[in-house]
Amino acid sequence: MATSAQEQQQEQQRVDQVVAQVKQRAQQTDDLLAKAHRETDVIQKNYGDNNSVNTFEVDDRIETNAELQQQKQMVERAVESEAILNRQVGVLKDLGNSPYFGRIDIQDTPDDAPERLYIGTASFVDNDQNFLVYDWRAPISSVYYNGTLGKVAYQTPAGKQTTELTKKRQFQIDHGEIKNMFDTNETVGDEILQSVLGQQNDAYMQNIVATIQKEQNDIIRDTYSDLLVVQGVAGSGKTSAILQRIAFLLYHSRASLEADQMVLFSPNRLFSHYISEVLPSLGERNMRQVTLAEFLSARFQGLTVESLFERYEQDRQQTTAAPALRAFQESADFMTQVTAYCQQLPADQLRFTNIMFNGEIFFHKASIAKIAADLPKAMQPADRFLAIKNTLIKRLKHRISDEAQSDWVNEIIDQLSDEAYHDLLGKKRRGDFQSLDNEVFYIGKQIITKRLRQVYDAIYNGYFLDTYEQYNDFLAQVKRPQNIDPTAWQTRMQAFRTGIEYHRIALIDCAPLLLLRDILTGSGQNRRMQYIFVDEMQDYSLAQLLYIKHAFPLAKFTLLGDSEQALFKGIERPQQLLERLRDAFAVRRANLITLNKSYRSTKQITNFAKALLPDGDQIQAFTREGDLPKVMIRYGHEAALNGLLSEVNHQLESTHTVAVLTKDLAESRAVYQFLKHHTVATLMADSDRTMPLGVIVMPIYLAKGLEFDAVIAYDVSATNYADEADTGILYTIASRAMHHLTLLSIGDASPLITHLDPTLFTIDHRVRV
Ligand SMILES: Nc1ncnc2c1ncn2[C@@H]1O[C@H](COP(=O)(O)OP(=O)(O)OP(=O)(O)O)[C@@H](O)[C@H]1O
Repeated sequence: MATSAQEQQQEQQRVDQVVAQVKQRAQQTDDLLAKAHRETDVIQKNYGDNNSVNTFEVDDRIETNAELQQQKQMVERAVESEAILNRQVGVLKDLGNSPYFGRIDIQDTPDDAPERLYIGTASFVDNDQNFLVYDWRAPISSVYYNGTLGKVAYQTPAGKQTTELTKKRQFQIDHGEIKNMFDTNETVGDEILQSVLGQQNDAYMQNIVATIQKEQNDIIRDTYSDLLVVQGVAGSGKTSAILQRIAFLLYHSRASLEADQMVLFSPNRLFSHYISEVLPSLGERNMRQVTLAEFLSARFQGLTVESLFERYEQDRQQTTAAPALRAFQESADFMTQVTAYCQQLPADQLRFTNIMFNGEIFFHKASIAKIAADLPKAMQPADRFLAIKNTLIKRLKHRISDEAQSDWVNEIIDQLSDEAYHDLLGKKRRGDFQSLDNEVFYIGKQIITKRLRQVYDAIYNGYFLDTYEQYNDFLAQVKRPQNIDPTAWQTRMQAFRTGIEYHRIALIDCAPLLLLRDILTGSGQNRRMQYIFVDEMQDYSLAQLLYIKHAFPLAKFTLLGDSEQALFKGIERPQQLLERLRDAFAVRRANLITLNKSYRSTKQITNFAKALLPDGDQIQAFTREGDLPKVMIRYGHEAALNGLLSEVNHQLESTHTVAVLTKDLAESRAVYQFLKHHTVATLMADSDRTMPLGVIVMPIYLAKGLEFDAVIAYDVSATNYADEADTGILYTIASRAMHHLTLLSIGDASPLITHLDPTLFTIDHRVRV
């Protein structure tokens, strides 16, 4: 509802007053920052000077070390306080530009005076401690997002409160000026959202705090669930919701939660870059981000881990992929079998390997097996492993003591320089020993310990267990479902062994193998992480999700995805998915939220994309108008590529980035080879972290989670998209477009498109000549 000119004038006056105060505070903070910066410089310079003191004399060095530690801590503290001030300056700068976006008028009881609260990206308190702006995450601010006028409730640390909401007003303020102002009874009215969505560009994702929708708000403010599952259609704000949720949780649990105790599993590195500005724009530090490939590679050092994309490419070439086999290995049952196998594995079936030193056996696997066999049978696997480790370390120490007195060691000691001798003494002083023999013995042990460091590390890291052989044993005894025949299973096992020989591991083996290794060795779990977020969860197998759960046992999980965008597997109903996950995760407090409204694309693009899906009816388009998607049909490759070029040029007239999305890498390469001779084009790779301007070409799996002003889907022909199996891919491509969507077909278009209602798109058809 529009507001009167007089009201707007009054509101503008208030904006002016607040902005003036914010600017004054910004100036003070700037001064503080400059002062802090000078201090950091002095401390750092001091540290540098001390760091280069003469450390020739050993005693000096010890003192210098302690002093340096202290100096280092001072530097760290100074840098940290400077960083805090820096963040404050950033926040105040943003508030100076746009101090708030919402206002709510509330009245707790008829006898109370009505209150007028303004809501912005951060709180601002004047010198008399009056809140001129409330942080969007404050308990009372939830009323802005959740409530329609009338009686409303909100959660506070002290429990549920109620109040009467008498007015809800939205603002768009830029450079301290109100551009738009509406009163609304809706959650957050469409007018402002229209305007925000119309302006979006695609270089970085923006924060959405001014226009969070009710269901999104439920995701953001859920502090109750151990497992929160979000099924949201393409462009419904799942990723946005995660990021604002992280900002909310950081605010909510300020004292007990740090940004680095949250991990977001993101679909690719480009995506990580794309979302990297959202949290800083809210004055928060970014959480950790990792792709599944990075997470697994870090845990399989020395092996090349197959990536999801490699597997996708491979699957597309092999028509003989064995879905039953995959379904089995990716299931919760498979992981349960791993756990059961490890729990009951008798000591004599543990697969040990020799510990080597300089090409010779240092500890023989038979002697390690003997240690294991002598331990009590009822020991838990991890305890047993620890006991073996401790025994080996004890034996290593014996060997070190024995060796320390040998002649060759004594000869080395005789030839040591004074400095080398002092180095080996470390913190000990000469007078600390009862006799010279004792001192020499000590030095001898130090020499051997250094030499045998590699053996110690091998024991410490548990390398004496051959986890690959063990996993192979597990595979050999696993209970398979009826539909997997023994030959297929033998071939699969052989593929695993050959992979290991060549230092490669297939994605399908990663989660179960890691679980097996972690259980048997009692390692691999991180108890510091409090929240794990998995975006695009439809591309994860249940086995992978369960392993991630195992790796972060104390974390709460938020899993977000869209089963319609599954590039790798079939579609699953949300409720069914939740039940499956709840059972597998064994959590008490699970919650499912579904998002059906799509904000990314124009109404025309969303309507086209949803029509591709057999059950797309539930998807609602946001009312933002644009052109109908265009299907370009060209016969022959040359005509198609020329058509592509003219379309690219046409789109570039009105936008900075045009994405040409293909089904796989081979197509992307071919398109790029052509385009690069005619325009500024970039072929995106798995390793890319930033997105250039101009034309970018990439296979769809690299564009997961991203969005572009203009998208051209390359070759949507009947040959390339023959049947329903490709629906998810086509839908994902179409739903990346915000404003313009073109679908180029070489030859007749796919039946997935020709079966659609013809009013949903236009056709540009050049007939065969
Ligand atoms: N409440 C909102 N206010 C403003 N913009 C919004 C809102 N919700 C979503 N958007 C915008 O819609 C677009 C899609 O959001 P987002 O990428 O979070 O969706 P998604 O569900 O993760 O999509 P996908 O599954 O297709 O990758 C983004 O540009 C986002 O900024």
